Amino acid sequence: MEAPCVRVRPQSGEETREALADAGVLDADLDITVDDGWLYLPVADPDGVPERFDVVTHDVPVREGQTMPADILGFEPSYERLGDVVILREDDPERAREIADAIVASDVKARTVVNEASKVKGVERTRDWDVLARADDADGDEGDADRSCTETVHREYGCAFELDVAEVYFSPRLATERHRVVEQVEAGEHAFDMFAGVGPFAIPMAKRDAAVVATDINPDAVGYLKQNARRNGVADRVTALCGDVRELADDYEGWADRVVMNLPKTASDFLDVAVELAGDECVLHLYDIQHEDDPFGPGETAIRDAAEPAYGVEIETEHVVRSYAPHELNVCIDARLTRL
Ligand SMILES: C[S@@+](CC[C@H](N)C(=O)[O-])C[C@H]1O[C@@H](n2cnc3c(N)ncnc32)[C@H](O)[C@@H]1O
Repeated sequence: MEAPCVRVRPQSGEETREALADAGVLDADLDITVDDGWLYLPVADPDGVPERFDVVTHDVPVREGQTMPADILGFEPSYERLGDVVILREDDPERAREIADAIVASDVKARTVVNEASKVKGVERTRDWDVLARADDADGDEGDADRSCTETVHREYGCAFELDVAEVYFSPRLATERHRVVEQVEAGEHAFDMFAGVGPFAIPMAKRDAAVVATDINPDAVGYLKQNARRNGVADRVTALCGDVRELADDYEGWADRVVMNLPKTASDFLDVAVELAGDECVLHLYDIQHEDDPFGPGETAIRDAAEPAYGVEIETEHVVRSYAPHELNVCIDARLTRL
């Protein structure tokens, strides 16, 4: 099952296990696992993990003796974890209810179980959820009574993101893609995240010592973004602004070495803004949804139309992030603009 884990090289395994045991944060219900040259040590309390360790979400086996939802249901249900909120994507409400009950009755640690009740919608890209189970009801924990049952803290590549799944967009499935972009960031560069959400690009970019400006039109997302910048110790390097990026960008004309444009389907409409932000040399990361027959052509043409002839355009990478719908792909184009 997916769980927060400390990720280290095997040679530091024993020393790390002892440090985590001393801190009282190891998850005794899950087994330590090795994958692709890394050791994953599951932790029950990610907030208590000493700062020097990287906390990531990873698939780890359950220790024998634990009851899992599949043991109760007789089939393996599909679910995702966002912090301690468990997400189902079931069309059939009865099946969703059955799975939620099994999750609550199992040894999976879940505060809330929700089922998708709409597609992402509106300019803020949020969705409706049916809340099927909440631990606060069962344990009468008054400390949590004021907190929305859909609010949680999710961990990704050593950063912690507080968010409310009902108020903001966040997809844990994009973790690897975000990490791919973040790894390109160099200390001291100026990075502008146009559609920042709660900060899953902006905050790790700031952790690599970039100066980051992050904008979002959703006030709840910007509230969490500011909080997450503080939580991850990068508030001094993240300027979080709420509003339409088209109106906020004027103050940053010619400022950016890198622009992240993660608003699939409509990001291309903002390429003129990205070019306005670009300095003499600037990398754009343009996310797009296109038909599988020509996934990159329209985005590439749109970038050239917006940037040439003021800039030379070099396409550095084009790749499929994931499939989005039948015959439709979510893609990313990385393009380097050089002022001519
Ligand atoms: C697909 S989400 C991406 C969020 C974040 N980058 C992530 O990976 O989780 C797109 C975000 O763009 C924001 N947005 C939409 N239109 C905007 C605009 N014109 N200016 C600024 N933000 C906008 C939405 O509120 C939403 O949070």
